[in-house]
Amino acid sequence: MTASENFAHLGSMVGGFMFVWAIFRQFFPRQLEKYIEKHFKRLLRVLHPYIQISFNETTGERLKRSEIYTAIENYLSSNSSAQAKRLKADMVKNNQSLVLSMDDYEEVTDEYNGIKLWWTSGKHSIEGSGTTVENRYYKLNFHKRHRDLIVGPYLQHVLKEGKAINVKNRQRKLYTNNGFWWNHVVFEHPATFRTLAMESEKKKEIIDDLITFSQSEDFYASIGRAWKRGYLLYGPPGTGKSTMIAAMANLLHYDIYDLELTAVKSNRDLRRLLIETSSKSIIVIEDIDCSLDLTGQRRKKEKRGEKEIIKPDKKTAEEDGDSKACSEVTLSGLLNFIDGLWSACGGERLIVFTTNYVEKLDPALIRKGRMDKHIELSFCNFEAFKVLAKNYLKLESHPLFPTVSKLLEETNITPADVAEHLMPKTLPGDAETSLKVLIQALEQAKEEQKLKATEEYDKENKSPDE
Ligand SMILES: Nc1ncnc2c1ncn2[C@@H]1O[C@H](COP(=O)(O)OP(=O)(O)OP(=O)(O)O)[C@@H](O)[C@H]1O
Ligand SMILES: [Mg+2]
Repeated sequence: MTASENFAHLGSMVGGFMFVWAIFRQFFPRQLEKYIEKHFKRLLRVLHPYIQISFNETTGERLKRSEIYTAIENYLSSNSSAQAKRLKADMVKNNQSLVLSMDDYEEVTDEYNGIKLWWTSGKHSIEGSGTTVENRYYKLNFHKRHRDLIVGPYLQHVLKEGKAINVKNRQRKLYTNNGFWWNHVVFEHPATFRTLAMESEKKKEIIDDLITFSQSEDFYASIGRAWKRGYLLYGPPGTGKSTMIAAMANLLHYDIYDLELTAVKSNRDLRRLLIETSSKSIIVIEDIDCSLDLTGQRRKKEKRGEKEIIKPDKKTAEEDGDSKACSEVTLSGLLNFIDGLWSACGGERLIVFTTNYVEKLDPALIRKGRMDKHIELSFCNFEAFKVLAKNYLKLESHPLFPTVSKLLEETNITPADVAEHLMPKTLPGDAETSLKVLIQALEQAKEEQKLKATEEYDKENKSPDE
């Protein structure tokens, strides 16, 4: 007999007692009736010391799917696939992966702090919106002595774990703004930190930072800070800034909001867009130095001795014939968005700015607390090359590696350029040919850089007469 059958058996016994008592109680004097009832309840508690909580699939008049039911379904999925004999299979992530959950009238056990609990599933019919619909439910049974622990911490644990599984299983989205509306497409970038060409120590530091952030909800609450973190990624074009953002989103299972600031007309629109972003997301502003004339606006104001920037010098910008001038988003608007809005809404969010020219940015924008972590992505060194060689050529080592290593020390070449040279020109690719092509490109780049340096040196050291 399963635990649920035991509970049902005890339940029907109790029901029988209640029925008999309802008939006989009228024949007893009032005092005696009270006495019997008190002891009868005590007996019931001894006979059936279990508590049952039901969680229905749909709730309310509109029969909306209950969030807690979904969380429990997710939470029980791993237990179910190991214990239940009858399972239901469902497709998630755009029909790309399979999730198993227990079928109706199945039972699984769970353990929490050494306490055993029983989850059962079932269904019944309910009336709603003029029709009869089938409503599934989960029932949780546990000993009454654990009531506080189960109703409090255990159920919170189930909810949290269930929601985390849901986040992992969901189809993630890449949002882009069209004016002040977000449009989205499915986000399926394959970049991961494993395939990102970068020194392993630096990579580990970033991964640890991200994971610590994602697990620090309670810490942020305890120190009274909004649960957000700012990253500034800077470096020359083609060094992997955008690729790293995709790897971050894949690591944490976050959505991406790619905010095109030049398409935002005003600070008010910016606010509206940001309020619409959901938690567990990365808000990205690429090429922040080009997005708006933020630095220029500030300098102009500063020259006039004003402390705060309230509006951009629109006229001057228009005179410049700059299309960006149509946007009235100001540096202060942007700073308010980073500080103000995020302090108001609790969700888990990263904001990432990228730039090719970190020195152009206003220090106020990138100070700690706004952009907490500054990450430089630089030219390809040998360690980064080894990651690319493994990705593209499936090579851990090769007799040509020392030549590549020496040339990389003498030449500035981006990982994007290295990757392009390692790309097989025919299929199946030949690793040695790719390495030779890369060496040739490195030698050529070295010569060009040497020539340029000589020219610059000559220009700087020209005598005034010349
Ligand atoms: N560090 C890297 N690791 C792996 N691949 C890289 C790396 N850097 C560049 N690449 C490759 O080069 C391409 C361009 O890189 P990416 O778009 O990330 O550069 P970026 O730094 O964002 O450039 P930009 O400043 O022009 O936006 C990527 O699609 C990727 O294939
Ligand atoms: Mg980029």
